[in-house]
Amino acid sequence: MAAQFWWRLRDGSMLLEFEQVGYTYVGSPQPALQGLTLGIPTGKRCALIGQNGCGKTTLFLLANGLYKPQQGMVRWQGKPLQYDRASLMALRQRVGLVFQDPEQQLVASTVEEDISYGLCNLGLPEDEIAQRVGEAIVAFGLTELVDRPVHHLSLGQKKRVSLADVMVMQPELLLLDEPTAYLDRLHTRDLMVKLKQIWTAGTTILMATHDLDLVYSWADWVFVVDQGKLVLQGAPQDVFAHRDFLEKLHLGVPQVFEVLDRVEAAWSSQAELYPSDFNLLRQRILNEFRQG
Ligand SMILES: Nc1ncnc2c1ncn2[C@@H]1O[C@H](COP(=O)(O)OP(=O)(O)OP(=O)(O)O)[C@@H](O)[C@H]1O
Repeated sequence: MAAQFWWRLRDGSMLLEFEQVGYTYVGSPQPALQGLTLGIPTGKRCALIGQNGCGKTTLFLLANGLYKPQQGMVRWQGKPLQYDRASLMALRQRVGLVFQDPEQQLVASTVEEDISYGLCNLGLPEDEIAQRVGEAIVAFGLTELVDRPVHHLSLGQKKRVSLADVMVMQPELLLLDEPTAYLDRLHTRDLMVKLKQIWTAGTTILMATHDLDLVYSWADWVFVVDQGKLVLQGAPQDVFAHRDFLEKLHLGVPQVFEVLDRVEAAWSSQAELYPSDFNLLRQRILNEFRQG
Protein backbone atom coordinates (compact mmCIF):
# COMPACT_ATOMS: atom_id res chain seq x y z
CA MET A 1 0.00 0.00 0.00
CA ALA A 2 2.92 2.34 0.68
CA ALA A 3 3.89 2.32 -2.99
CA GLN A 4 0.77 4.13 -4.13
CA PHE A 5 1.85 7.38 -2.51
CA TRP A 6 5.52 7.08 -3.28
CA TRP A 7 5.31 9.09 -6.51
CA ARG A 8 4.28 12.19 -4.54
CA LEU A 9 7.61 12.25 -2.80
CA ARG A 10 9.78 12.00 -5.86
CA ASP A 11 9.68 15.74 -6.61
CA GLY A 12 10.95 16.92 -3.23
CA SER A 13 14.35 16.17 -1.77
CA MET A 14 14.76 13.82 1.16
CA LEU A 15 16.59 14.91 4.27
CA LEU A 16 16.90 11.49 5.86
CA GLU A 17 16.18 8.10 4.28
CA PHE A 18 15.92 4.60 5.64
CA GLU A 19 16.51 1.87 3.12
CA GLN A 20 15.58 -1.70 4.05
CA VAL A 21 16.71 -1.06 7.61
CA GLY A 22 16.69 -3.94 10.08
CA TYR A 23 17.45 -3.81 13.79
CA THR A 24 16.99 -6.47 16.50
CA TYR A 25 17.79 -5.86 20.16
CA VAL A 26 20.11 -8.31 21.86
CA GLY A 27 18.03 -11.06 23.46
CA SER A 28 14.85 -10.04 21.64
CA PRO A 29 13.10 -12.75 19.61
CA GLN A 30 11.53 -10.24 17.18
CA PRO A 31 13.20 -7.53 15.11
CA ALA A 32 12.25 -4.00 16.24
CA LEU A 33 12.66 -2.86 12.63
CA GLN A 34 12.60 -5.11 9.58
CA GLY A 35 13.09 -3.91 6.01
CA LEU A 36 11.99 -0.40 6.96
CA THR A 37 12.14 1.97 4.00
CA LEU A 38 11.03 5.58 4.26
CA GLY A 39 12.19 9.08 3.36
CA ILE A 40 11.64 12.21 5.41
CA PRO A 41 10.92 15.02 2.94
CA THR A 42 12.82 18.27 3.50
CA GLY A 43 10.76 21.06 5.04
CA LYS A 44 7.74 18.93 5.96
CA ARG A 45 5.92 18.31 9.23
CA CYS A 46 5.81 14.54 9.39
CA ALA A 47 3.99 12.31 11.84
CA LEU A 48 4.94 8.75 12.71
CA ILE A 49 2.13 6.57 13.99
CA GLY A 50 1.89 2.94 14.99
CA GLN A 51 0.98 0.69 17.90
CA ASN A 52 3.06 0.50 21.07
CA GLY A 53 6.22 -1.44 20.30
CA CYS A 54 6.03 -1.06 16.49
CA GLY A 55 9.51 0.48 16.37
CA LYS A 56 9.06 4.27 16.48
CA THR A 57 11.65 4.97 19.17
CA THR A 58 14.10 2.53 17.57
CA LEU A 59 13.69 4.40 14.28
CA PHE A 60 14.59 7.66 16.05
CA LEU A 61 17.66 6.13 17.67
CA LEU A 62 18.84 4.99 14.24
CA ALA A 63 18.01 8.38 12.71
CA ASN A 64 20.54 10.24 14.81
CA GLY A 65 23.14 7.50 14.77
CA LEU A 66 22.73 6.34 18.38
CA TYR A 67 22.12 2.89 16.87
CA LYS A 68 23.62 1.47 13.70
CA PRO A 69 21.46 -0.57 11.31
CA GLN A 70 22.19 -4.30 11.29
CA GLN A 71 20.71 -4.51 7.78
CA GLY A 72 20.19 -1.81 5.18
CA MET A 73 21.32 1.78 5.52
CA VAL A 74 20.38 5.27 6.66
CA ARG A 75 21.22 8.22 4.41
CA TRP A 76 21.46 11.92 5.23
CA GLN A 77 20.86 14.10 2.15
CA GLY A 78 21.61 11.12 -0.06
CA LYS A 79 24.86 10.08 1.66
CA PRO A 80 25.11 6.93 3.84
CA LEU A 81 25.72 7.73 7.50
CA GLN A 82 29.24 7.21 8.78
CA TYR A 83 29.61 5.97 12.33
CA ASP A 84 32.99 7.37 13.32
CA ARG A 85 33.01 9.85 16.21
CA ALA A 86 33.45 13.02 14.13
CA SER A 87 30.70 12.08 11.65
CA LEU A 88 28.28 11.22 14.45
CA MET A 89 28.98 14.52 16.17
CA ALA A 90 28.24 16.37 12.92
CA LEU A 91 25.07 14.30 12.38
CA ARG A 92 23.77 15.00 15.88
CA GLN A 93 24.02 18.73 15.28
CA ARG A 94 21.79 18.28 12.24
CA VAL A 95 19.40 15.74 13.70
CA GLY A 96 18.03 16.72 17.10
CA LEU A 97 16.18 14.09 19.11
CA VAL A 98 13.81 14.98 21.94
CA PHE A 99 13.14 11.86 24.00
CA GLN A 100 9.69 10.94 25.25
CA ASP A 101 10.95 10.96 28.83
CA PRO A 102 12.80 14.22 29.61
CA GLU A 103 14.76 12.44 32.35
CA GLN A 104 16.68 10.74 29.52
CA GLN A 105 17.60 14.13 28.06
CA LEU A 106 18.46 16.33 30.99
CA VAL A 107 22.07 15.92 32.08
CA ALA A 108 23.18 19.02 34.00
CA SER A 109 22.13 20.36 37.38
CA THR A 110 20.56 23.68 36.33
CA VAL A 111 18.44 24.70 33.36
CA GLU A 112 21.08 27.06 31.99
CA GLU A 113 23.85 24.46 32.25
CA ASP A 114 21.63 21.89 30.62
CA ILE A 115 20.92 24.09 27.61
CA SER A 116 24.60 24.94 27.20
CA TYR A 117 25.77 21.31 27.51
CA GLY A 118 25.65 20.38 23.81
CA LEU A 119 27.25 23.64 22.69
CA CYS A 120 30.10 23.21 25.22
CA ASN A 121 30.71 19.72 23.80
CA LEU A 122 31.12 21.27 20.38
CA GLY A 123 33.87 23.45 21.80
CA LEU A 124 32.29 26.70 20.60
CA PRO A 125 33.67 30.04 21.84
CA GLU A 126 32.22 31.07 25.21
CA ASP A 127 30.58 34.26 23.93
CA GLU A 128 28.78 32.36 21.17
CA ILE A 129 27.57 29.76 23.69
CA ALA A 130 26.33 32.50 26.03
CA GLN A 131 24.51 34.25 23.18
CA ARG A 132 22.81 31.09 21.88
CA VAL A 133 21.85 29.89 25.35
CA GLY A 134 20.45 33.33 26.21
CA GLU A 135 18.35 33.34 23.03
CA ALA A 136 17.05 29.82 23.72
CA ILE A 137 16.11 30.73 27.29
CA VAL A 138 14.00 33.63 26.03
CA ALA A 139 12.57 31.74 23.04
CA PHE A 140 11.40 28.84 25.21
CA GLY A 141 10.04 30.99 28.04
CA LEU A 142 12.58 29.69 30.58
CA THR A 143 13.81 33.00 32.01
CA GLU A 144 12.22 32.37 35.41
CA LEU A 145 13.68 28.89 35.62
CA VAL A 146 17.21 29.56 34.52
CA ASP A 147 18.96 28.85 37.85
CA ARG A 148 16.52 26.18 39.02
CA PRO A 149 17.82 22.64 39.55
CA VAL A 150 16.35 20.55 36.74
CA HIS A 151 15.07 17.92 39.18
CA HIS A 152 12.83 20.60 40.78
CA LEU A 153 10.94 21.25 37.55
CA SER A 154 7.49 19.97 36.64
CA LEU A 155 7.23 17.46 33.82
CA GLY A 156 5.90 20.13 31.44
CA GLN A 157 8.84 22.40 32.33
CA LYS A 158 11.31 19.53 31.86
CA LYS A 159 9.84 18.86 28.42
CA ARG A 160 10.29 22.53 27.51
CA VAL A 161 13.93 22.44 28.65
CA SER A 162 14.50 19.24 26.61
CA LEU A 163 13.22 20.98 23.50
CA ALA A 164 15.42 24.02 24.21
CA ASP A 165 18.43 21.69 24.71
CA VAL A 166 17.92 20.32 21.22
CA MET A 167 16.91 23.52 19.42
CA VAL A 168 19.91 25.46 20.72
CA MET A 169 21.97 23.18 18.45
CA GLN A 170 20.00 24.54 15.46
CA PRO A 171 19.19 21.14 13.92
CA GLU A 172 17.85 20.78 10.39
CA LEU A 173 15.69 17.83 11.42
CA LEU A 174 13.85 17.72 14.74
CA LEU A 175 12.70 14.30 15.97
CA LEU A 176 10.06 14.36 18.70
CA ASP A 177 9.11 11.17 20.51
CA GLU A 178 5.57 11.63 21.84
CA PRO A 179 6.09 15.27 22.78
CA THR A 180 2.54 15.80 24.05
CA ALA A 181 2.46 12.72 26.31
CA TYR A 182 1.46 13.81 29.84
CA LEU A 183 1.01 17.46 28.79
CA ASP A 184 -2.24 19.20 29.66
CA ARG A 185 -4.28 21.10 27.07
CA LEU A 186 -2.61 24.45 27.70
CA HIS A 187 0.92 23.06 27.50
CA THR A 188 0.05 21.03 24.42
CA ARG A 189 -1.21 24.20 22.76
CA ASP A 190 1.95 26.10 23.78
CA LEU A 191 4.09 23.31 22.38
CA MET A 192 2.24 23.37 19.06
CA VAL A 193 2.72 27.15 18.81
CA LYS A 194 6.44 26.64 19.42
CA LEU A 195 6.62 23.85 16.83
CA LYS A 196 4.96 26.10 14.30
CA GLN A 197 7.66 28.74 14.88
CA ILE A 198 10.39 26.10 14.60
CA TRP A 199 8.95 24.69 11.38
CA THR A 200 8.34 28.15 9.88
CA ALA A 201 11.99 29.00 10.56
CA GLY A 202 12.97 26.07 8.31
CA THR A 203 13.35 22.97 10.49
CA THR A 204 11.89 19.70 9.20
CA ILE A 205 9.99 17.86 11.94
CA LEU A 206 9.18 14.20 12.51
CA MET A 207 6.87 13.56 15.47
CA ALA A 208 5.91 10.14 16.85
CA THR A 209 2.54 10.33 18.54
CA HIS A 210 -0.56 8.32 19.41
CA ASP A 211 -2.74 11.45 19.16
CA LEU A 212 -4.41 11.05 15.77
CA ASP A 213 -6.44 14.27 16.11
CA LEU A 214 -3.16 16.12 16.48
CA VAL A 215 -1.69 14.27 13.51
CA TYR A 216 -4.59 15.25 11.29
CA SER A 217 -4.55 18.89 12.33
CA TRP A 218 -0.78 19.33 12.20
CA ALA A 219 1.06 17.01 9.82
CA ASP A 220 1.79 17.41 6.11
CA TRP A 221 2.85 13.80 5.77
CA VAL A 222 2.06 10.68 7.79
CA PHE A 223 4.04 7.44 8.12
CA VAL A 224 2.26 4.37 9.49
CA VAL A 225 4.58 1.72 10.90
CA ASP A 226 3.54 -1.78 11.94
CA GLN A 227 5.85 -4.49 13.31
CA GLY A 228 8.93 -2.58 12.25
CA LYS A 229 7.83 -1.89 8.67
CA LEU A 230 6.33 1.06 6.85
CA VAL A 231 2.84 -0.04 5.82
CA LEU A 232 1.27 3.23 4.64
CA GLN A 233 2.29 6.83 4.03
CA GLY A 234 0.76 9.91 2.52
CA ALA A 235 -0.97 13.23 3.15
CA PRO A 236 -3.17 12.98 6.28
CA GLN A 237 -6.44 13.03 4.38
CA ASP A 238 -5.29 10.18 2.11
CA VAL A 239 -3.90 8.09 4.96
CA PHE A 240 -6.99 8.44 7.16
CA ALA A 241 -9.24 7.53 4.23
CA HIS A 242 -7.93 3.95 4.81
CA ARG A 243 -10.14 3.52 7.84
CA ASP A 244 -10.62 -0.26 7.60
CA PHE A 245 -6.90 -0.84 7.27
CA LEU A 246 -6.11 1.44 10.23
CA GLU A 247 -8.81 -0.23 12.33
CA LYS A 248 -7.17 -3.61 11.63
CA LEU A 249 -3.93 -2.19 13.02
CA HIS A 250 -5.93 -1.02 16.10
CA LEU A 251 -5.00 2.58 15.32
CA GLY A 252 -8.36 3.94 14.19
CA VAL A 253 -8.79 7.39 12.66
CA PRO A 254 -9.09 10.95 14.03
CA GLN A 255 -12.44 11.77 15.60
CA VAL A 256 -13.47 14.09 12.79
CA PHE A 257 -13.29 11.15 10.33
CA GLU A 258 -15.37 8.96 12.64
CA VAL A 259 -18.02 11.64 13.01
CA LEU A 260 -18.12 12.35 9.28
CA ASP A 261 -18.52 8.65 8.48
CA ARG A 262 -21.50 8.48 10.85
CA VAL A 263 -23.06 11.61 9.37
CA GLU A 264 -22.51 10.27 5.87
CA ALA A 265 -24.38 7.06 6.74
CA ALA A 266 -27.33 9.09 8.10
CA TRP A 267 -27.17 11.48 5.12
CA SER A 268 -27.30 8.73 2.52
CA SER A 269 -30.47 7.32 4.10
CA GLN A 270 -32.31 10.60 3.37
CA ALA A 271 -33.60 10.53 -0.22
CA GLU A 272 -33.83 14.33 -0.52
CA LEU A 273 -30.12 14.89 0.32
CA TYR A 274 -27.52 14.65 -2.45
CA PRO A 275 -24.27 12.73 -1.87
CA SER A 276 -22.36 15.47 -3.74
CA ASP A 277 -23.56 18.04 -1.17
CA PHE A 278 -22.24 15.83 1.59
CA ASN A 279 -18.87 15.56 -0.12
CA LEU A 280 -18.62 19.37 -0.22
CA LEU A 281 -19.58 19.59 3.43
CA ARG A 282 -17.11 16.84 4.34
CA GLN A 283 -14.27 18.69 2.62
CA ARG A 284 -15.20 21.99 4.31
CA ILE A 285 -15.19 20.34 7.72
CA LEU A 286 -11.92 18.49 7.12
CA ASN A 287 -10.29 21.75 6.04
CA GLU A 288 -11.48 23.41 9.25
CA PHE A 289 -9.67 20.80 11.32
CA ARG A 290 -6.29 21.57 9.74
CA GLN A 291 -4.13 24.12 11.55
CA GLY A 292 -2.69 25.52 8.33
N1 LIG B 1 16.47 -2.04 24.95
C1 LIG B 1 15.67 -2.97 24.42
N2 LIG B 1 15.96 -4.28 24.55
C2 LIG B 1 15.17 -5.23 24.01
N3 LIG B 1 14.07 -4.96 23.28
C3 LIG B 1 13.73 -3.67 23.11
C4 LIG B 1 14.51 -2.60 23.67
N4 LIG B 1 13.94 -1.42 23.32
C5 LIG B 1 12.85 -1.74 22.60
N5 LIG B 1 12.73 -3.08 22.46
C6 LIG B 1 11.68 -3.80 21.70
O1 LIG B 1 11.72 -3.35 20.35
C7 LIG B 1 10.40 -3.19 19.83
C8 LIG B 1 10.23 -1.77 19.35
O2 LIG B 1 10.29 -0.89 20.47
P1 LIG B 1 10.18 0.68 20.33
O3 LIG B 1 10.47 1.27 21.68
O4 LIG B 1 11.02 1.13 19.19
O5 LIG B 1 8.63 0.85 19.97
P2 LIG B 1 7.70 2.16 19.97
O6 LIG B 1 6.91 2.10 18.72
O7 LIG B 1 8.52 3.38 20.23
O8 LIG B 1 6.74 1.87 21.22
P3 LIG B 1 5.87 2.91 22.11
O9 LIG B 1 4.78 3.46 21.25
O10 LIG B 1 5.33 2.01 23.19
O11 LIG B 1 6.81 3.98 22.65
C9 LIG B 1 9.46 -3.59 20.96
O12 LIG B 1 9.08 -4.93 20.76
C10 LIG B 1 10.29 -3.46 22.21
O13 LIG B 1 9.89 -4.37 23.19
